[in-house]
Amino acid sequence: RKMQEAAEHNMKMHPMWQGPLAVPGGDRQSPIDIVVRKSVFDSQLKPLVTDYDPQTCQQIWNNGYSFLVEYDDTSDKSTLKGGPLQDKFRLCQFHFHWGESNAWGSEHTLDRRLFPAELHLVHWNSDKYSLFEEAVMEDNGLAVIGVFLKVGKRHEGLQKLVDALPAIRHKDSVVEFTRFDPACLLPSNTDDYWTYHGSLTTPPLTESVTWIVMKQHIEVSHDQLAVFRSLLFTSAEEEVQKSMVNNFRVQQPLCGRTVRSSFT
Ligand SMILES: CC#CCNS(=O)(=O)c1cc(S(N)(=O)=O)ccc1C(=O)O
Ligand SMILES: [Zn+2]
Repeated sequence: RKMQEAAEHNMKMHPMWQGPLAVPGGDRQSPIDIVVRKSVFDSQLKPLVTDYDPQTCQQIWNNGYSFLVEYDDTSDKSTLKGGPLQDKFRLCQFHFHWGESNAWGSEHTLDRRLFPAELHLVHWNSDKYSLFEEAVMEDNGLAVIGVFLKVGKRHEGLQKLVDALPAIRHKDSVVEFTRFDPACLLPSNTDDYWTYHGSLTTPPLTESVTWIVMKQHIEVSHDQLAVFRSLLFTSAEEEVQKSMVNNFRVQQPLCGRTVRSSFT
């Protein structure tokens, strides 16, 4: 009930979350609940091939919904291919979604199970398009890897990112952030995943995403997640400061889509 109230509160409070509950006529919206026993094994699905160059990491900023770590995507230096994908995709940013408590926060769910947070690595199809802005409008334009976070042992690789967050507490703050290898945030097993065709979970909610949701989660410590919650939705000038928490969209109807699995 508390999660529902938190999500409803967000609908009211933040323009972003007041965005359409579902895009009118949208029949492939995200996130969704992944009903594990209804996912269909597809032996044609290949292992993911990520090739990330930490030198392409540029900055970290608070965009008023989440914090984004942005990469130089002007050449094919940090790429994703394989898995369900026919083309090569360029990493442009990664970000997270989380709750005010460890009881909820993820966007996707597994058999309705909520996780405290979810990582999204956003890539665009550089074989077919020359800019992110073009790709984001096309149905094979984007590929987003989703990784569930659980609270447990401290994630050593994440700490460099956590240490940068106090500098971007307020909306629209940005700091230089370099030499961060996003591969350190992937689980050890990236061969097992679910994949389905969906959308961005934030405006413009365009139905251009091939979602690749990892079966294996990563662990972060309670204290690391608490620093996420110290961020603010609001800019420094605003008199009322609002904690950046519960920045997730509620699950959307499957509308007959099939979720495929790369594993049995
Ligand atoms: C035009 C346009 C756009 C959306 N940008 S994004 O794809 O990087 C993105 C994607 C997602 S998600 N949750 O769909 O991966 C969330 C947030 C963002 C963002 O810019 O803030
Ligand atoms: Zn996201």
